[in-house]
Amino acid sequence: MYAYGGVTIVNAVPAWLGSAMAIDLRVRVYVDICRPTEICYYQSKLVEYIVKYFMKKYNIPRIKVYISSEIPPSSGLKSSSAVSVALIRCITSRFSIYEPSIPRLAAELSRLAGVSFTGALDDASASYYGGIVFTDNLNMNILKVLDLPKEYTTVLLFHATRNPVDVDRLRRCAYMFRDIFELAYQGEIFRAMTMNGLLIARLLGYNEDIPRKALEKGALAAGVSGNGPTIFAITRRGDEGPIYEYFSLYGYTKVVDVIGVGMYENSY
Ligand SMILES: Nc1ncnc2c1ncn2[C@@H]1O[C@H](COP(=O)(O)OP(=O)(O)O)[C@@H](O)[C@H]1O
Ligand SMILES: O=C(O)C1=C[C@@H](OP(=O)(O)O)[C@@H](O)[C@H](O)C1
Repeated sequence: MYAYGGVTIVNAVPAWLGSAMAIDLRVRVYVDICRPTEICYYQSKLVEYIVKYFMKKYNIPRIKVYISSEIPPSSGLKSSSAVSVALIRCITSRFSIYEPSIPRLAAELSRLAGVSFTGALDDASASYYGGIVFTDNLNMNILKVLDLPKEYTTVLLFHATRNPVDVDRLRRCAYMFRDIFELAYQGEIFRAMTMNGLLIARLLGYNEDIPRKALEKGALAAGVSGNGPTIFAITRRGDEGPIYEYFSLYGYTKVVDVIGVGMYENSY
């Protein structure tokens, strides 16, 4: 089963209101039943937590999990949400378990496993539905899912390791992130994305000059995704050249398509 990574429109850590956009970085998960004598290990505590949840609640047998991921972990590109969503989809389909909301369950288990601050329902929903999503992570509510025009693409700069996340510092600025969320919700996606991305860069200590310069070079939006460190820019498809060249001065750079609503459902 596939799930997708994403970039951030509004980081949910400060105000619990989040928005994310799915991109074509894939996590593929496959599960199989462990033979009685076989030792099955789990790739991370997130994976172990999810498997044990299903063993306890639905009495499924011990399973081994195969993961192939294009999303670097702890990069701000939603690796944990994509792993959770793909794994839950895989287990529920393999063992015919009815789960009313895979993104909500993914978010709850990610929070309980200690890999996210709010559960990151925004990221899990983008990973599951594709497109652009808006969520209230405090009340575990998916507010809106929008399709997005295929004319846009993302340019990603993988350039650093993650700085410590000062949650208190972010939460003291909740009022600004609420305004940015409102802006995005009204449809000003790229402006909100940039305001969020530059503010997060400032608050978490990442380079602000790189996304600013990308904007000068014609990016429609730019900033830090999630809690960093990945810097991203949005351009029209075909216009990514100057940003790609500029980002390449600082590290490994990749152009990745955006994912529309429904594309997830068609892919296996
Ligand atoms: N390929 C993978 N296999 C297993 N677990 C993974 C994988 N990628 C990510 N994870 C889990 O997700 C965690 C990273 O989550 P997080 O810090 O939220 O990063 P991101 O910003 O990419 O979502 C890892 O510590 C691990 O528990
Ligand atoms: O831990 C969390 O609750 C969140 C982490 C951030 O994403 P990353 O995990 O990609 O940094 C953020 O963008 C998201 O809205 C909520």
